[in-house]
Order: sequence, then structure tokens, then C-alpha cells
Amino acid sequence: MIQLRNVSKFFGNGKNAVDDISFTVNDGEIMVLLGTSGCGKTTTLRLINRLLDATSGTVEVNGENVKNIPATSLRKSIGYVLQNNGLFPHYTVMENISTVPQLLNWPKDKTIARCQTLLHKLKLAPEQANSYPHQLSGGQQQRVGLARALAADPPVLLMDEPFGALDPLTRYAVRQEFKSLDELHTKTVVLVTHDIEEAFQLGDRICLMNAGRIQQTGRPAELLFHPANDFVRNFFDSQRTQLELSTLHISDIWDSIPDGYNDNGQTKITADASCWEALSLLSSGRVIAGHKASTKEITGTAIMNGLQTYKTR
Ligand SMILES: Nc1ncnc2c1ncn2[C@@H]1O[C@H](COP(=O)(O)OP(=O)(O)OP(=O)(O)O)[C@@H](O)[C@H]1O
Repeated sequence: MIQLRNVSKFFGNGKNAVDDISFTVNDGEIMVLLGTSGCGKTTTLRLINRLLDATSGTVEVNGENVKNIPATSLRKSIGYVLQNNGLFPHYTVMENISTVPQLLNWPKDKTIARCQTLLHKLKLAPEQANSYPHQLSGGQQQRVGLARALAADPPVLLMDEPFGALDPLTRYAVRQEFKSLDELHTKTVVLVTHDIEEAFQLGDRICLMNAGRIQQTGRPAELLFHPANDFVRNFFDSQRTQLELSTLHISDIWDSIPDGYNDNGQTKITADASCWEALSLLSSGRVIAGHKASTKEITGTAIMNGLQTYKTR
């Protein structure tokens, strides 16, 4: 668990880069720090692993004030992933991934086994263990960066724009793979991005910042449908409809969908599907969904009406 209480950081140039922020990230949770350039996201991340020290306030990791933990041992217990992957160019993939296990004096066979497991989990071929970073694609390098951060199984993972340097298709694929990693269920993750779609795809909760201050912290649906102020409302406007459709599940609008369906060669989905997924499927034929022991036909009109009804609740 990570807890920030009334944390500020002043660099001596006028105003606080981070200004009186407080939030908690629970075990097994991904918290996304979202906001425009210069709003204080990276500074906040660096206050957690003590690359920077707070001017005021307290930062706790697993119940202990980070000021009381020697910086080197703190950083060994925190995985850190950077936008440009930060790999050592003269180390092989295996050597890069082994960095922290070696610092922790793991036996060699345990380190090798862990590297092989991570290569497999991150969809890297076993023979790539002996490649150097420049022999890999950007997506593969970023996967190695993730593997290196996860190698010693740290309870906390800090990620600074980890997918920012990838092209959109690769970015989406690597994000999906990251999200499906079983290891994440036990970790406390803080991820910095300015990409709204990424925040919604990965964040259990989102902390939206502006000019060093938190504007709202909450689940994606809370920020979207119950914005705390005009900044939050306006921040999502350019992608609002797609975000709303991606965030709402068919079950959320179930009561607004008319009863009835024709059992006639259609795609059947569960009500866990997002409205966006259902709309995408509609382009290739009719769609029905099952929920609450009933079945209904899902149409574009039903979804858009359901969305409007949901928003006026
Ligand atoms: N070492 C530093 N010395 C002085 N000012 C700094 C330092 N680091 C950051 N700042 C300032 O603090 C503010 C917040 O910077 P920060 O890098 O945390 O923002 P950010 O939200 O991560 O931005 P970006 O998305 O562009 O990386 C900015 O105004 C920046 O210029």
C-alpha cells in the first residue's frame, strides 16, 4: 500500500510543483496519475521512491514513512519502469532482467528461472535472452523493461509513461498484455500517463491532476459521470462518447433495453461486455445478450438510449 498525506514539493521556482496532495493506493490496485504536461505527475512518482524528497507531508510505503527507509533498500523493493525503457545497452536481455535479483544476491539458478518465466509471460522468445536491446523492436524493449521491473517480484511498481514511446497498435497490445499479468493482482501500482485512453484501459482508479493539485480521484466511471468540477468535466470532452461507451457495461443499461429477441444466427455476448464492444460487434451482424435470466437484442439505438437514461439518473 502507498499513502501520500498532504504532500508538497517546492523546487524554489515560484510555486509548488506538487501542492498538498493526498491519496492511497491499495494492494492489488493500479492508480493512474493523469494530467497535462507539467502538472506534477512525474514529481509525485519520484517522491514515492525518494528520487525526490517531499518539502512537506508524508509518503508511506507499506505503512512505513519512506524517509525512514534507506533509499537503496527502498528502491530494491520498488520496480520502476520508464518511458524510454532505461535498459543498459551493453547488457543482454537476460543481464538486464537479472539486475535487481543480482543486487539481492539471488542464487544463479533462481535468477535464470525467474528470467525465463518473465520472458514467457511477456511473450518474448527464449532465444531473445541473449540479444542486446538494440537488436529488439521498441515493443520488445518495453517488455524487457517491464520484465526487469518485475524480476525480484517487488510489492510496488512505479511506471512513468511506460508505453508512451510505442506506436498506437503496439502500445495497445503491450498494455493488454501488461493488464493480464497475474503478478499484478498482488502489487501496488502507480502509473503516470497523459493518455486518457490508457488511463481508462489500465486504471482501477484515476487521480486527475492540474497545476500540482489533485482535481479528483476515483474510478473511471466516477470521473466521467460524476465530475468533481469543470476541469474534470472538460478534460474528457474530446473523447467523451467513446469513453462513456467503453466504461459502461451492457448490464449498466440493461433495464433500458427493450425486451425481446429473435433467435436467428446472431452473436451472443454476456452483459459484462462494454457498450463499445457491443457496438463494434453490431457492424458484423445482430447481437443478443443474456443477463438476469433473460435475453435481449442489443441494437445501436438501445445502447444510445440506455446511455442517455444512465446519464440522467
Ligand atoms: N528538478 C526540477 N527542478 C525544478 N523544477 C522542476 C524539476 N522537476 C520538475 N520541475 C517542475 O515541476 C513541474 C512539474 O513537473 P513534472 O515533471 O512532475 O510534470 P509532469 O506532469 O510529469 O509533466 P510531463 O507529462 O511533461 O512529464 C513542472 O513545472 C516542472 O518544470
